[in-house]
Amino acid sequence: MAAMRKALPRRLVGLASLRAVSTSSMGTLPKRVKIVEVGPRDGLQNEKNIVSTPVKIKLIDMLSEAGLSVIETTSFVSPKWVPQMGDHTEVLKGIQKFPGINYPVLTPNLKGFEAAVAAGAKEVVIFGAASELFTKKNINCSIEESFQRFDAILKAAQSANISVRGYVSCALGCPYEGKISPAKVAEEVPLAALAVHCHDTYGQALANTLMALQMGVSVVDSSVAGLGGCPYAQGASGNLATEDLVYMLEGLGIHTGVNLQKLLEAGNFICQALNRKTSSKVAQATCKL
Ligand SMILES: CC(C)(COP(=O)([O-])OP(=O)([O-])OC[C@H]1O[C@@H](n2cnc3c(N)ncnc32)[C@H](O)[C@@H]1OP(=O)([O-])[O-])[C@@H](O)C(=O)NCCC(=O)NCCSC(=O)C[C@@](C)(O)CC(=O)[O-]
Repeated sequence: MAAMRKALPRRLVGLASLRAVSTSSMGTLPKRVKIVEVGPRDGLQNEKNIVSTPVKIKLIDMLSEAGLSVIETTSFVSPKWVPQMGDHTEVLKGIQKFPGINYPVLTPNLKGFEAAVAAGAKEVVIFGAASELFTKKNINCSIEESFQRFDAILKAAQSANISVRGYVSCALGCPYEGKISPAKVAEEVPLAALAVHCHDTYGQALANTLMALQMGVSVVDSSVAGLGGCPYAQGASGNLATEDLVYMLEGLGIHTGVNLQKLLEAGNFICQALNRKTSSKVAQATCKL
């Protein structure tokens, strides 16, 4: 799965298949990687118990303190579909807005976009998929209908000077449809505009992320403590843990700007609040020391 920034093409069809990138670029790693922290949204949307608003706000503030430059904060989706994100306005208004940090929020339609902007959002996220079945289960429409919704958001965002990020879920495979043909995922977006977003269902998230970096991607989504999963993606487990990503990148000499110790503290805080074990191997290892 992957994402792209500043998604302004008329139709959301522009995700380059990682498989299609020339192998001649493999082995070259970027000097800097931008991490998009998705735990407060992708992580907490999937928790069985509703997490309290003050806990969400404290988590996001701790992540800001840790030096993450993009923190996906919440979703302006229907609370009937995802009750865990029902406090979106309170969360977005309640967090400390650190200078230089972006706090994007998910918006599935114009209603969500308008509510997000009214709550102070400066960046929104549209989320489509390369799979008809997943699109139907996740946002209750066809891919074609989703383009119409995104068009409306893109036009409104452009006139309000709001940045837009776009997801194309299931770009490399779908939990319902299985394989997705690369031809279905058109290649209209330059590599520099792409990000990679891996869940760790098969324990391959870090390996797949490293491969994407070798192919020229330099923006990576991850989730503190490996929280996550999509309520409408059967069997999807948590995202790649941000702690593990930072540890690997810094070990490779790639700058992230993230303070690992503070990040571990944020992961510890949310795991205690949720009464669950961290999925981050680095957090598990440092706990034993
Ligand atoms: C898109 C809809 C709303 C369509 O849902 P629908 O039921 O077809 O919508 P509707 O237009 O018929 O409206 C139904 C009700 O929802 C309300 N409504 C309508 N829109 C909104 C809104 N924005 N905010 C608040 N309320 C809204 C609307 O007002 C109405 O209220 P009622 O009249 O019944 O009281 C719904 O399917 C939805 O909210 N889906 C979101 C699902 C979701 O959040 N999934 C998780 C995020 S995606 C993900 O995790 C994958 C990702 C991004 O991480 C990448 C990856 O890993 O692949």
